[in-house]
Amino acid sequence: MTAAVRLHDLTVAWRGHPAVHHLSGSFAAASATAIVGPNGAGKSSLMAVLGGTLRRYQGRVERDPALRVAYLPQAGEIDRSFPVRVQEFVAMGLWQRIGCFGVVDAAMRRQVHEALHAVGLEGFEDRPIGELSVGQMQRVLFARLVVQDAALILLDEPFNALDERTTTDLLALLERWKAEGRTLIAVLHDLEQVRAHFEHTLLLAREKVAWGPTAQVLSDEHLGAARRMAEAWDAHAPRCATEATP
Ligand SMILES: Nc1ncnc2c1ncn2[C@@H]1O[C@H](COP(=O)(O)OP(=O)(O)OP(=O)(O)O)[C@@H](O)[C@H]1O
Repeated sequence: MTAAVRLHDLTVAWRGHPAVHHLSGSFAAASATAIVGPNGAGKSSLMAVLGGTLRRYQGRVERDPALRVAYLPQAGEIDRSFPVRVQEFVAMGLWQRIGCFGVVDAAMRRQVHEALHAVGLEGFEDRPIGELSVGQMQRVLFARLVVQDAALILLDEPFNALDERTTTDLLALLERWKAEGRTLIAVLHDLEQVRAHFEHTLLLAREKVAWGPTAQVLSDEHLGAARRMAEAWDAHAPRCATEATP
């Protein structure tokens, strides 16, 4: 297996308490991995490390520095209050090509238009993002991922609070990315979605419970172990030398 990202003894700690503890393993290239686990299991902390927004950790994250990465954090972390229209927001995914003069040429505008078409939002180009529904905004965020054209795509709870139609449409896009050979890593809570769309799963409960083929990882035994670890950890979590700062 070729690895897109390898973790070597990764520990992320907040106020001395580990959120991710001594995690080692590999995310296979050109494959889809789901990260699942109870609330507070460290899933978002791990994603922030993979996405490069959380840089204080112990251990090593190994990946090709040239690998283009796109990271979609949880919806709650995205500020929608600034006055920007949908097409400008999606064009931000092109920032590496736009450069410091901020020039969006005709080819880029076409790319933005095609991305909005791919997520079912044609005609929304001039709408301010602050006026969109939660589902429309998530489609816009996926359109921005489309134009980013990344080899590694990180999604933190991408289908949270979305209706079935929106989820189905965005899952179709995810399938397209898989067919294009991109590496996907997504935090999910819906185990049926995981079984249907992700061949690999990392089950996390601060520590790794299991990591491998989805059908093997999502056994009753492993899910029970993750629940028990989650119930036990707060009172007994050992202090850890590393402190995370975003
Ligand atoms: N910015 C922060 N400051 C302090 N502690 C944090 C911060 N972010 C996360 N934590 C702590 O780290 C632990 C793991 O949180 P994290 O958000 O990574 O878990 P999660 O598995 O994504 O949870 P959920 O499913 O609820 O989103 C929790 O105990 C949380 O309180």
